[in-house]
Amino acid sequence: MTRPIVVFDLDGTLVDTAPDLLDSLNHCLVAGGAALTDGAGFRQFVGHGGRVMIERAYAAQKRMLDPDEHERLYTLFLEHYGNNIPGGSLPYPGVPNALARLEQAGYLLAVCTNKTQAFSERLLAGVGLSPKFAAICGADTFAFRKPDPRHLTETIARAGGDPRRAIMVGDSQTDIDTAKAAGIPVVAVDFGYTDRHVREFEPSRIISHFDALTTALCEDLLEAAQA
Ligand SMILES: O=C(O)COP(=O)(O)O
Ligand SMILES: [Mg+2]
Repeated sequence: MTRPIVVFDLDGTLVDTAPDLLDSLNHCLVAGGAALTDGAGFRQFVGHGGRVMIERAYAAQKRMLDPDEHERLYTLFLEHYGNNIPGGSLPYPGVPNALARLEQAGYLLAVCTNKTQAFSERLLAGVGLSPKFAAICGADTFAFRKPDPRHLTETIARAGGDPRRAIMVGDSQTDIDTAKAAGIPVVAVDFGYTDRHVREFEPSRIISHFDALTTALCEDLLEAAQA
């Protein structure tokens, strides 16, 4: 039988990247003559990749952003962020143990993120986690990205998994909507980047620490999904 799989979101789920993303966002806001964003603002802008983050920061300031300027700022964002990876970003507490525990129990592991694939690979390599993953798929890996459920199902396919024996773990409405649209159970972490509490998006389970991502929890979710 195909091995079961757990697919993780990256920013705000596996790795705490907020300070680095915020630095890079502010770098391009300054370059565009806009006001700086703080941590609270950032939570409302993240989740759909860098381009959308810039667009939302501008919209929040009621500033116009024409397409050429948007592209210029996005390029600056990518340069700044890319030059700093992994910066001060670190895995959340319990992540290495949780990955090791699931791997030992026979689970395939993968990442499905709206960060670009190259940055995701570099970040995960930089924090020493990349060998754990059978697939790392970013916003630009396919012609679609979260919340399109195919981003998740194609990640599962690339990792050699089966969507009927899969679980998603994420921190945002985007992740929860994606998993639900794919018919896949979703565990939400409550420490990531969302301006509304994850319970409002009705995930299958909520955890506050990776120690709670046990094989028993995963088995329960897989069984319930089969029923
Ligand atoms: O970079 C983003 O906006 C979101 O990235 P994530 O999908 O890993 O949370
Ligand atoms: Mg996230």
